[in-house]
Amino acid sequence: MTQHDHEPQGVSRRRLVSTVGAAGATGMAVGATGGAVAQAVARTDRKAPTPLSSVGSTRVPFHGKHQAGITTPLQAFGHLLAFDLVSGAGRKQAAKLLKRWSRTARELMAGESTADSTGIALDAGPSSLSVTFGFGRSFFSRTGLEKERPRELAPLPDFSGDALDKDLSNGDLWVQIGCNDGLVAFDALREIQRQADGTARLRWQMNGFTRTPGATKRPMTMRNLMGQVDGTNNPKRSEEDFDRRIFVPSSSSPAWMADGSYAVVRRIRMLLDTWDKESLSEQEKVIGRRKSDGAPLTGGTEDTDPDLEKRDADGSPAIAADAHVRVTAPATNGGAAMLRRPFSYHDGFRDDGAPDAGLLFIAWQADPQRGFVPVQRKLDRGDALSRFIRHEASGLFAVPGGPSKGEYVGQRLLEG
Ligand SMILES: C=CC1=C(C)c2cc3[nH]c(cc4nc(cc5[nH]c(cc1n2)c(C)c5CCC(=O)O)C(CCC(=O)O)=C4C)c(C)c3C=C
Ligand SMILES: [Fe+2]
Repeated sequence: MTQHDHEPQGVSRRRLVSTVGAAGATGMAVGATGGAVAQAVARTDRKAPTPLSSVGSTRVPFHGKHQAGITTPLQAFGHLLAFDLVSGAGRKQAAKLLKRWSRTARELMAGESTADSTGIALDAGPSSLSVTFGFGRSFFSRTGLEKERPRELAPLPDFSGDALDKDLSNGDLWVQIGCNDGLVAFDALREIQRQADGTARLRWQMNGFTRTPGATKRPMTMRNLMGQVDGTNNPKRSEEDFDRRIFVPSSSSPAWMADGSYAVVRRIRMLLDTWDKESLSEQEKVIGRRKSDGAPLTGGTEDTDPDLEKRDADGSPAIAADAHVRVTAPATNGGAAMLRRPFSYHDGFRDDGAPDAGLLFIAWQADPQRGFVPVQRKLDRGDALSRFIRHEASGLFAVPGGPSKGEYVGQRLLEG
């Protein structure tokens, strides 16, 4: 999905009318206050204010071939949640939960208020909210659905550089929330978490962020907390093999994963105190690209392909043998590719004063054994970046295709 796939809409009347509905449903603004809200609607409608920007009114479709939140342009705020089914909850309870979650996601993404609305998001439009649902390996044994478990959900191998916290890894169910407004994002998070009550318990939560849309003078690839331009060489939707690399084919096995994708989630802490002490040229050598504009060290602009054959006057490779872009390039990995759609995170400072900050790395692919795994194996053996990062949590989730109208996410698995 490109920016053009979004549907900027007029904000005022529909949103305000649904706001009144929300007030009524939650019992917040009935009677005299309800009348005041209705008058405010009428007044605001007459004036037809011009929105400051289309950020609030931009809507991401819930229904479609693929779930939202995969090719949706990255939003400013992200929440990642993993849940485990409580003891006694099985397939039937999971189906009910996915049905509830899907209805809520559809309503909130459309900018409508829900029956359970708390009013947190009252004045804002959907702000490109997307809610994406996935299933972890353990879900299938908990629900007696082992026969439907895709082979692609085989546990990720152990990597020598891993320092994984098991409590912050994996989980039965995974939810990714993305939104360009922090309050709308929290509203969705809160509703999802409340609706799980009695069926699934929160296992872990991670909160991330990136750039606010419109913060730069022109549309640009985002920067991570090391200051690098990050995302340049992602597969592009216009490329002929994009769908084949990122999405499970429509005629796949198991059939319920048709048009779905697999998400590898890694919480990667950046050792920023160490990184920030390196000189600019050392930092650029580590990646193989310029920090200022993301252009490869072999010249050109951000969009120029790195020339991995080029040598400096002294005969050494212009992009170092262990530079991150060389080690990860599809050309050096038998074509292995993934769509990286990460959020940055900052969870305060550690006891030693170092920032507890880094990347919530999320990689999408049709098959993690042909995407993330071979590339991470290679990074584990010799990536200049590994001195500056720690993989602290990991998850792998099967994300089914998008629901059609009247369907809930995962219905083909849970009722198939
Ligand atoms: C296993 C896959 C990858 C992990 C883990 C990973 C971590 C990681 N990467 C950066 C910063 C950058 N990565 C860049 C490129 C890049 N990274 C991967 C894969 C992993 N990165 C790939 C496949 C690529 C593209 C390679 C190519 O085709 O050229 C870049 C360069 C700009 C870009 O193309 O995005 C940066 C910068 C960090 C900070 C990080 C862990 C914290
Ligand atoms: Fe990378």
